Amino acid sequence: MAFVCGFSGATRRMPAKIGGCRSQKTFSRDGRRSTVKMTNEFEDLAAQLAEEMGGMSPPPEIVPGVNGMEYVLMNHEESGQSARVYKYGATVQSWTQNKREVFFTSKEAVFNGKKAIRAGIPICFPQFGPYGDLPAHGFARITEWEVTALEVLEDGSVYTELKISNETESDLIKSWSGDKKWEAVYAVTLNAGGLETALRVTNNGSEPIEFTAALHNYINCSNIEKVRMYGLDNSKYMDRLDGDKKKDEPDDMGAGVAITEETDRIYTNIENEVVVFDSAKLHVITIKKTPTLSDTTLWNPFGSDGCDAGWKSFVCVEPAVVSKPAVVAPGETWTGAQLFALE
Ligand SMILES: O=P(O)(O)OC[C@H]1O[C@@H](O)[C@H](O)[C@@H](O)[C@@H]1O
Repeated sequence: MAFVCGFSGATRRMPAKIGGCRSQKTFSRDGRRSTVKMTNEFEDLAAQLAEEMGGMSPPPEIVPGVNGMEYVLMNHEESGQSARVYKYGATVQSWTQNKREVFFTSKEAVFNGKKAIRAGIPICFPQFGPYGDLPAHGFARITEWEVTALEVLEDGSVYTELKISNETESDLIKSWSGDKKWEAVYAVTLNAGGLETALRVTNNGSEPIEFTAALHNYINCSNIEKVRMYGLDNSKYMDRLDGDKKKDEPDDMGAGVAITEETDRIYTNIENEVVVFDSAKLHVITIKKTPTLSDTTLWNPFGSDGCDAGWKSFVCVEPAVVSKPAVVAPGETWTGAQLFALE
């Protein structure tokens, strides 16, 4: 059965063997599957062919990263994009387009398989922030995910899929799951439009499952003072620094929302895309999202006590489902996806 990606609509094909093994790949040819033993000669020929065809992307591969922690390396040749997805937390740590990095990696980031990696896109699931009994932001970002697909799709998109479920070895998962049967799949795609990440939560049990979640994007910026967010005005937000009081974000008259002090907000019912404009880097970063992620959080600690020393260099803009938790009925799948484009 062909699987259709969230935004791109591309179908899956050409699965490559999981596990970083380069010696054997499966290709779909004339509708048939054949397993080919990859020799060096074959690889050379394939590389030459790809070059002649104008940059066909290689399948993603698993490689060792910081402290030997494994990540998936993805390259989309035509558009000059590259991404790194750590298996720990399914954390998209880096995304570059023509060598321009979009995400922040903290100098204080810890790569030890115990603490969330403060970089890129940690996943907050099944709990955003402190709203529940789990540690802040839940267990997804502090769990080793299983890689379940490394593929080049029919339309040339480069695709990685990772999974956790109620069966994943983890005390936190065991305690949250109880009798719940569920799986969470995270799909990361690079295509001509940019980077897409989609969290899909399937309820395989007999009772509804409720959760909150966010894609905790750490966006790299030249200096927080040079950054403006567009698409958040004329809306309401919960001010997390003022007892979650509901407040109005007025019309910004085209000036965008600036960060001039410690800011921690959950904008509710943001339907449109949010644009982050960095006037020093001249980066225009557009984040589109599915309506299932109806909230958008905006966070910068602005030098507050104990915060990351690199606070001037990031802003967090996070598509989220928090103000009204998601509920997934038995047998159903909930999908929350975002699409990043860099201009
Ligand atoms: O756990 P991290 O990566 O340091 O992020 C913490 C922050 O995450 C943000 O999403 C929250 O809005 C903040 O309240 C919180 O402080």
